Amino acid sequence: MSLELDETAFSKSQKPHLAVTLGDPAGIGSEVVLKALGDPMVRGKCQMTLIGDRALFAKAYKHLREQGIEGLADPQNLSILHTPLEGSADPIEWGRGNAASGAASFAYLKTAIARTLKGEFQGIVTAPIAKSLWKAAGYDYPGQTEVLAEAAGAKNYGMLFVARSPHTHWTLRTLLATTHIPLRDVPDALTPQRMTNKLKLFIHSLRKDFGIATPKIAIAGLNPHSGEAGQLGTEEQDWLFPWLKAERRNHPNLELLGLVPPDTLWVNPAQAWYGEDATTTPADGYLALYHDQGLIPVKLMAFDRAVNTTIGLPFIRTSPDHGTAFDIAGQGIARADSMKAAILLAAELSERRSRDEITGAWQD
Ligand SMILES: NC(=O)C1=CN([C@@H]2O[C@H](COP(=O)(O)OP(=O)(O)OC[C@H]3O[C@@H](n4cnc5c(N)ncnc54)[C@H](O)[C@@H]3O)[C@@H](O)[C@H]2O)C=CC1
Ligand SMILES: NCC(=O)COP(=O)(O)O
Repeated sequence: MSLELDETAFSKSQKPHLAVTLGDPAGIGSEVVLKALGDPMVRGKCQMTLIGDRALFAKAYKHLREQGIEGLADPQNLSILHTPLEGSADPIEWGRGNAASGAASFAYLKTAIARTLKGEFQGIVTAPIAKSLWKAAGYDYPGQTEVLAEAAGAKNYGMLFVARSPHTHWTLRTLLATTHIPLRDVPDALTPQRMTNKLKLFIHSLRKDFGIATPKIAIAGLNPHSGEAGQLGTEEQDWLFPWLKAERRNHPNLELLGLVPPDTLWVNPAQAWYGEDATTTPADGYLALYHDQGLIPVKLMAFDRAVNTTIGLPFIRTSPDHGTAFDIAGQGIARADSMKAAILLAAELSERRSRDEITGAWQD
């Protein structure tokens, strides 16, 4: 059921202002940003300020135009918050990320966050960075999500992937209970407290960001067949099933499915995605227990259009689902659909949040 919005309280002419970061300058960030902003429909939804080195955007534009790529936004006509590359002895070349490109991508993100916290932007759309190059530059974070959460003082935050099916317009929403940690550390990182925090965050986001008052959420098991009564792993029997039972008592009006065996969890959403007959209605949200459990199905169905959203922040943050793609950087063949979807989702979520703040419907 969708929440009612007071349309009169929010002027449709108030377009959200978003910061769009360049990401790692050796990657495909500049290409997907210039391609996305070349789409008048995307430009029409929000105001945007690019955060990066002006010369790098200009270089990317010239290089792509020389290859005959049409439909790019011309950086001369864009608002750019020039964030120069400082003290870089190494020149930055497409496809050859290094410590300098890592440091630059970190600086773009920090600038975007500082300006957003001051109220200049309602949200941030980030082009991809390379985590290993942040480390090479001396910044030890698992990803952009953690930097955003730390700077914003967010304690309960999460990595949510959102993708709308081009076949049926159904929306797949997948929250990861754990993210960038080694697979061997996953069982220890999963605790009842972490699961409760993620579930609470998911319910809040489904209600407030997506207008679903009584969401149905499906939760994956950890082991094959969700443990097969303890024969294939004991976490389900030991604490995951008791945890879920307690959560059902805490949320008696919500449908919490699970623990669904991880191999079959994705059959129903795939049917909804491709418009095939299904025996049950799909869930509004899927809670996956670790990175690849959630992202392999998301990327199989929606690599060209899924959006990575950080929920639990005081502002909106979205990003395309792909990485820096150093292997194709500078070749003009990067698809910008996921970046477009990230900008459109950020605009949609920002508008909803502004409207709800005015009407008092948004509460953290
Ligand atoms: N949001 C972010 O900042 C993310 C950053 N990464 C970072 O990206 C780096 C590379 O990671 P990979 O695992 O190789 O993933 P990747 O997404 O960069 O590349 C995987 C494959 O998909 C292709 N690809 C990616 N984006 C594409 C696009 N827009 N159009 C056409 N083809 C595309 C690449 O050419 C490559 O073959 C890593 O350092 C990782 O940390 C990865 C995922 C997200
Ligand atoms: N696999 C998703 C990903 O790498 C996104 O990381 P982040 O930089 O958005 O934290």
